[in-house]
Amino acid sequence: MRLRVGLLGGGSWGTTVASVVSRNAPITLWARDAATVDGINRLHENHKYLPGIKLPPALRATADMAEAVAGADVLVVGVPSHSFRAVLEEAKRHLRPWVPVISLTKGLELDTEKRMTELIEDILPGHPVGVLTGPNLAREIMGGQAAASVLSMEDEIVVRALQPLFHSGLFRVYTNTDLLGCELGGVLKNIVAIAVGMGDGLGAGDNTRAALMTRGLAEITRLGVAMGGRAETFAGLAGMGDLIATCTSALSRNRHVGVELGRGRAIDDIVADMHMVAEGVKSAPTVIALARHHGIDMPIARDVFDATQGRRSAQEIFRGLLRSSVGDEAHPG
Ligand SMILES: NC(=O)C1=CN([C@@H]2O[C@H](COP(=O)(O)OP(=O)(O)OC[C@H]3O[C@@H](n4cnc5c(N)ncnc54)[C@H](O)[C@@H]3O)[C@@H](O)[C@H]2O)C=CC1
Ligand SMILES: O=C(CO)COP(=O)(O)O
Repeated sequence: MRLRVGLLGGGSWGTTVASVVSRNAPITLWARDAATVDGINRLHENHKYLPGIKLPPALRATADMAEAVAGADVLVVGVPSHSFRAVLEEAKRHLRPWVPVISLTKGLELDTEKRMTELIEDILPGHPVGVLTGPNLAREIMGGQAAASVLSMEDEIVVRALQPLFHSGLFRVYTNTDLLGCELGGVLKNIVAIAVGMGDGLGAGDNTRAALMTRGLAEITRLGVAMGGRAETFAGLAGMGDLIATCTSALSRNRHVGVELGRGRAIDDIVADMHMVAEGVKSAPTVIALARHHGIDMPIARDVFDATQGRRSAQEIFRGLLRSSVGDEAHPG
């Protein structure tokens, strides 16, 4: 029996994952914007989020959530973190029992500090939960360039059963049962990408970028392990892999925010000029709160928090970095 997939979210990543899945299974993509739905169905293009890219003709979109959800054997959710709860609450009215729910979203809920799979568990108890995450810039994947990703669920049998829905020759999907680690890797690398962008915007060198990425990964791993993730996950695709892609790609929205901060622009202006989401801006306060609860020192995240709150300029932060004390690489503090 072929599994039917419903995917919620017609942005760049939701549309990309729907295109990938459409090669393997019947899929219905829900987008709230009627013009986006019409463009996908009639012209096979998502003009707003992936302009100039042809989508597979098999990909069907709808503006009616019931149509995407009621017949789904697997539900995939790719709306930004600030909309995730509301969209799930609506999906709940149509979803059949026990359908697995996979998150594509690399953010945290601001008020509750929860991961997206924790929201799924709250709102849809009993449904198996998972994430698809890794170094996956949407435009490159739509351009047919090879990429690897991770499908993570705690149940090894379920994750293996769902892997073929997402895997293809050019989109290589590994499995991992460290759900918390994989999910946090995707959230936390956004913060480091903002820091790296700030350095790039200020004209810092390649050595500086390498130092920030390496120390950033150390921070990510410290918090992730304290929260219950496995250290090796943060050295894999969902950790280091995604960190490298996001910190070095001109396509990254989080890095873009950092670059503009480095050039001296105000955070509100940068965000107002973007029509896409940069999750790291929203998650920075939550990451700082999580670090505090777990007693983890995260100096890079603190700097990004200050910059994204408009408390200190990128220039002040970089001057401060050079003055801060350094200790044992493996045992900070
Ligand atoms: N674009 C990329 O390359 C990748 C993005 N991601 C993650 O995927 C998530 C979504 O990102 P993108 O698709 O890139 O964002 P985007 O900014 O391209 O699109 C966001 C989409 O969500 C929709 N949306 C927002 N609020 C909504 C609501 N209340 N109801 C219905 N739809 C709503 C918007 O209309 C838009 O279609 C983010 O958490 C991001 O970190 C993950 C991997 C790659
Ligand atoms: O998560 C991503 C790549 O894996 C996309 O990064 P941005 O959200 O910074 O564009």
